[in-house]
Amino acid sequence: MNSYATSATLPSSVKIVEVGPRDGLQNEATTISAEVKIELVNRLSAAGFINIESASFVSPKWVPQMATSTEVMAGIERKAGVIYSVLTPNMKGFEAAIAAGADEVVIFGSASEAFSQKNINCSIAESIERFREVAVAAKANNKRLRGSLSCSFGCPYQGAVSPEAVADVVQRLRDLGCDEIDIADTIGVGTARQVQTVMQRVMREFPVSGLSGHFHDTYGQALANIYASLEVGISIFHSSVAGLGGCPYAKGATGNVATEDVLFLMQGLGIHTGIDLDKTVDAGQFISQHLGRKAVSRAGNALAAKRVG
Ligand SMILES: CC(C)(COP(=O)([O-])OP(=O)([O-])OC[C@H]1O[C@@H](n2cnc3c(N)ncnc32)[C@H](O)[C@@H]1OP(=O)([O-])[O-])[C@@H](O)C(=O)NCCC(=O)NCCSC(=O)C[C@@](C)(O)CC(=O)[O-]
Repeated sequence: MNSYATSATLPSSVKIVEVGPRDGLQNEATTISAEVKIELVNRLSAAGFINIESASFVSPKWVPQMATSTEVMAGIERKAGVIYSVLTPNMKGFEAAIAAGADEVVIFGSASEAFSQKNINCSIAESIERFREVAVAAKANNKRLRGSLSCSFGCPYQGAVSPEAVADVVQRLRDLGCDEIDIADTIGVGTARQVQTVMQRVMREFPVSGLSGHFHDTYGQALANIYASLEVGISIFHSSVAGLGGCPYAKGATGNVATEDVLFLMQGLGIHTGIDLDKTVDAGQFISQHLGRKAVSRAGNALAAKRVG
């Protein structure tokens, strides 16, 4: 029997985690000033996002664009109720995150051994040991802890990744005490039925309410994958304003799904996000102007064009 859910009840509301200032900008070749990053984060909080991935405390030699993370975190206007998240691969990153006043730290692992080596220079098992210290410190400092799991639907170096491999690392992240776990399609190769299979497998290891879908749009499947995830009960999604993004260690992968497109989808489905689409379009146009190119958001560009008349 076909297990694809065609008439599922969709969640009535979702949380959209805006990852543009971090995942979106980390791969940009042109250096973006801290001031521009700060204004982007402030525009996003003004648009109603309650969780913004704002910076990354990684080695500046590995990801130069994130070298201004301390300045960015110091410069943003903190809006009450907003969770400002940052990436922390190890204790050095964690200490910088605490000093910068991050609300949530993100440990980021991989379901693929090959990608783990390329991205964070260690095996999956070694990464879990590094994260253990960060997890303990996060709890001791009353910080939220999120786990991000790259290559959950395919790897640029080893190809296929099995749902069991994803579930295995989800269990390990759960055991570290993660509050949320992102199931990430780093290179955007997942398709709807596969997404449902993986999500349904990992739900056996972690509460569905804490699982998120982090989809890149390389093959144009991200919105379909979000819909497929909604059908199996996922209610947290990551996206980047203007479709910014790409991973420095996943060549050819394009940006995250565009936030404006996700909001347009949710609006059409009658699913509450609490986010102002017009202000998000403005934020997308703002950062695209600074990058000197058109936003990679169909809905964002259509809505911006409509205003011009
Ligand atoms: C993990 C490391 C640090 C290991 O890097 P390493 O070279 O193995 O580590 P090391 O401990 O030997 O340190 C080497 C140097 O880095 C410094 N260092 C060490 N740690 C830090 C730190 N936290 N902050 C600043 N500096 C640091 C350290 O002090 C030393 O400096 P040196 O003595 O040579 O001058 C490195 O591999 C790294 O930074 N990688 C960056 C990975 C990254 O940011 N990738 C992109 C984000 S993941 C992603 O985008 C996927 C995601 C999350 O969006 C989901 C998806 O879509 O898949």
